[in-house]
Formats: sequence, structure tokens, C-alpha cells
Amino acid sequence: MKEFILKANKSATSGDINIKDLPGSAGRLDLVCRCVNSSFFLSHDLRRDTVFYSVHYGEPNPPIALKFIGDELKRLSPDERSIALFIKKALEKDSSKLWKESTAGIYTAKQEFRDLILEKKNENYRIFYLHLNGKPLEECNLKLNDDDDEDILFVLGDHIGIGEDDEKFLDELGAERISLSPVELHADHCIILVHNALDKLKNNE
Ligand SMILES: C[S@@+](CC[C@H](N)C(=O)[O-])C[C@H]1O[C@@H](n2cnc3c(N)ncnc32)[C@H](O)[C@@H]1O
Repeated sequence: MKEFILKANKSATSGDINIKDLPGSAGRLDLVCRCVNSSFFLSHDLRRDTVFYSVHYGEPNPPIALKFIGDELKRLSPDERSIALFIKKALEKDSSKLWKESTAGIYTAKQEFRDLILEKKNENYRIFYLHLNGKPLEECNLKLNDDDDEDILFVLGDHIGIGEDDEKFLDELGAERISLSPVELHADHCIILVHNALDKLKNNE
């Protein structure tokens, strides 16, 4: 399984969202929507082998985690507005520690960024932190055989990043830092580059 987790420092944590103001009052929800697009959308298809999480720390009820499961998504289209409407619906649900499905393949829970990462570590996922200064993904000896893919989690930040404390947490957990470019990129573009690198590695197996 290929999974991404985004720390969305300012993104809204209730369904009381103005869809016409995703970057402002919704706390950069435009960025979350673009990451959903990059995680899943191919030309006329979806990446069914991908899971995307965003953990929101904006007002009024942080944290709220969203989970999108590629294999279960239905009726989602690639434009930001459509994705934002699905997110709004998910955020309207009462949240508890347990994942609750809002619409097909989209779940919410009251979960912390670090706890989700710890859960993946305990499930033996290999954890990568996307960072300007890291080693290239191509040098990480990934196992990408069709019948036995390695479980991988990619952690990334929004426009603010993940912050020093969470970086330290990832270092202590043994997360590997990988760089995708010598220049700083948008989070959604990083997801596209990761998919592209993995697609190429897989085709060269
Ligand atoms: C717009 S950048 C964040 C910039 C923010 N000022 C910071 O200091 O982290 C969004 C996220 O994309 C990822 N990222 C950006 N450029 C990258 C690169 N060249 N290689 C790998 N990941 C990158 C990082 O995870 C980063 O947190």
C-alpha cells in the first residue's frame, strides 16, 4: 500500500466552510483538495492502491483527520470545488477516535497526526518524510513487486511545513528523509513526483 499523510496546520475542523473561500477562512483547504487530486486522479482512472490522510489543526475543533481510500472512492471528480464539497460533508459529521465513513471511501476521526504515523510504524510501514534536504527516492531500494509491494507512508507538510517538534518525532521514529527536487515545491506537486518515481521504478523492475 502507498499512503500519504499531510499535516494541514490551519485547515477547518468543522463543516461550516465557505466553499468560495477555501484558501482564506477554510484555512488553505484548497491545498488539501489539490493533494487529494494529486493522490488519486489519473486520466480517466483513479489510483486504487493509494490512501491519503490529511490531519487538520484549524478552528474550531482540532485535530480532525480525514482518510481517503482509493479503492473505495466513488463519484469524486478532480476539480477543487467538488473535492471541497465532499470534505465539507465529512467535516459535518460528529467525530470520535473511531473512523466514520461520510461518503464512499471518505472517513473522518478525531485523531492526531503523530498517532496515525505511530500506527503505521507499528504496522511495519516504511516511513519517508518528504524534505528539501534528503536522499533521492530512487536510492531507497524500494520493493515494488506486484504481488508483494512494500507498505510505504510518505509524510509531508502544507505551506507551513510540519514544525520542528514533529520533525524530531519523525527522526526518533527512524523516518527516512527523501528529497524530490533541489527546490522547494508545493505539497500536491510532491505527491505527483512520488507517484511518478514509483511508477517508473515499478515499470523497470
Ligand atoms: C510548500 S512546502 C513547505 C514549506 C515550509 N515553509 C517548510 O518549511 O516546510 C510543503 C511540503 O512539501 C514537501 N516538500 C517541498 N519541497 C520538497 C522537496 N524538494 N523535496 C521533498 N519534499 C518537499 C515538504 O514535506 C514540505 O513540508
